[in-house]
Amino acid sequence: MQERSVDVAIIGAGTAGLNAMSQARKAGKSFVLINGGEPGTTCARVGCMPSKAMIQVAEDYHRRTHLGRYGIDGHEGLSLDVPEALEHVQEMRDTFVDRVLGSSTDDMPEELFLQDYARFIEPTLIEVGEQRIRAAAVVIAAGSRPLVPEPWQAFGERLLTTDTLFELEDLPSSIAVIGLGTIGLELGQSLHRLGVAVEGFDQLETIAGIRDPEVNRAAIELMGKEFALHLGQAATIEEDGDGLRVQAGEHQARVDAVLCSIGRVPNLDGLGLEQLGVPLDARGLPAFDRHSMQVGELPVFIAGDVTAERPVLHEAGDEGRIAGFNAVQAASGAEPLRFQRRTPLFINFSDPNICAVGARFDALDPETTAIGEIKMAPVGRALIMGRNRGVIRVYAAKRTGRVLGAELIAPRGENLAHLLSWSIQQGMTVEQMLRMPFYHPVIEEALQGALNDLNRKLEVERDGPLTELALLGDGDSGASR
Ligand SMILES: Cc1cc2nc3c(=O)[nH]c(=O)nc-3n(C[C@H](O)[C@H](O)[C@H](O)COP(=O)(O)OP(=O)(O)OC[C@H]3O[C@@H](n4cnc5c(N)ncnc54)[C@H](O)[C@@H]3O)c2cc1C
Ligand SMILES: NC(=O)c1ccc[n+]([C@@H]2O[C@H](COP(=O)([O-])OP(=O)(O)OC[C@H]3O[C@@H](n4cnc5c(N)ncnc54)[C@H](O)[C@@H]3O)[C@@H](O)[C@H]2O)c1
Repeated sequence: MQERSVDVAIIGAGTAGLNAMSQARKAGKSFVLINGGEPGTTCARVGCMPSKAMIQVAEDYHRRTHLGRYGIDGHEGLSLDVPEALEHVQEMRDTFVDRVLGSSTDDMPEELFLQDYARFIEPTLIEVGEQRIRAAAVVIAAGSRPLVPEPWQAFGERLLTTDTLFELEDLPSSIAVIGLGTIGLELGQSLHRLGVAVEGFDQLETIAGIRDPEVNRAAIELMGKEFALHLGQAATIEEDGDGLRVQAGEHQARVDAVLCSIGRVPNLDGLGLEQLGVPLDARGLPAFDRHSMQVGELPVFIAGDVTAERPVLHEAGDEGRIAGFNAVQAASGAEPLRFQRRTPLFINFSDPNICAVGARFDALDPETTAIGEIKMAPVGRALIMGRNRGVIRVYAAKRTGRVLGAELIAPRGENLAHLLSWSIQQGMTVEQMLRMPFYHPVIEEALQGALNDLNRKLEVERDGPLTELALLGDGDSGASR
């Protein structure tokens, strides 16, 4: 068997792996990129981008249901050509995949880009097809895939996942969405808005991974107005003629197809991680340092969805950069460096958006935490937009006023969540946030309302007579303010 040596071997050409590769390339190290499965990244091929393209079409079409209120005639006559809409989603996806490939692997020589599955023989020896790669350092960035219980695989094409949904030329008339986490909620709502009869199922009493009970209540109420949600019972599937019968507790539904969105499994099997010689947890994952991405003391680094820690794109990118940088360090005989991580930020692109930022509700100490809240109903701009639904909840340390986290369901929540995460990462207090400019009338005034409510509940020493405005200091001309 042929064996060759490189400085860095990267397993997986997704977002994490490509970012790791950039680090090796920048440092002038020799490397190989190894990718089993389709290249083009999960995000562009079957993840973020096609799902957001589908959500956009669904949201635009759904908007017709509001138009009558403004006296816009003819909205009842609007119709959707589903095959054409799906073709558009596929075209968008192809554009994003081409962009990724064009800027990464398209022009890579065959000896640098190996298109096959990799397997560890030793911590620094990898087998790929008929060859072995001896690497001074290795990055594992093998991603994840949809979880489908084995018995459900027998349902064939009627059992859809995000790997197959965006390939369809037409949509089924009815569908059961099993699993109402991020994927199930985003796509369940979109499919409903595209005209499919949708029933949603989750074994939990929460949806979209929400932890704050008030936000969960609002989300269930809002989403439940669009399609039926059956919560609190695991769903099972049986054959029913040409269709499928889904059962959860007492409820049964006969549907043409099922979207299985019950989570994703890290691609750990087949990697031969037992050859690393370090303990593996129940999932088969070795312990690693989330600031250096190093596995134990080995010259092996791990990044992206394969860790299942923060399975979102910008974190996969960061982890790939850290792992790649430290693989270069290890290959140069230097110690790995530890990097700060960003404030956690999760956005579910359902309408309204559901977002979580910073510390989660279930990790808060009720004794020392204050919670500010605003319901979207009276918020001026939201009312004008016809989207005054939802609730924002912001958490802060009672005695210091430092903002800790937030959870919300709100229109343009994606933007509010960014403001919050940037402020939390800056270590800002409620008062400091309230001293930032808020224009009128904007959705950000809802956040201002939640912060005002929170401010009233704090036990902090007040810095000046006006919450919203700091006093001018000695020698401060105020010219820049
Ligand atoms: C439907 C959906 C929607 C999403 N929407 C969003 C969103 O809106 N925003 C967001 O931030 N995130 C979103 N995500 C999550 C985001 O797509 C992922 O966090 C990100 O793509 C993970 O990148 P990665 O590099 O870890 O994995 P991947 O891109 O999956 O790359 C891993 C690669 O490794 C390969 N591989 C596996 N095993 C081996 C092996 N043994 N040898 C060699 N190669 C191997 C795989 O084939 C794959 O090509 C979404 C995900 C899905 C599924
Ligand atoms: N907007 C985004 O950032 C975005 C969008 C899509 C996906 N993603 C990423 O993809 C990952 C995977 O998403 P996901 O939605 O597949 O997983 P998830 O873990 O978020 O949700 C899975 C849900 O399925 C439920 N479930 C499991 N088995 C069940 C059964 N038999 N019957 C009923 N319910 C069952 C679980 O209770 C859970 O609520 C997410 O963690 C997320 O990071 C992100």
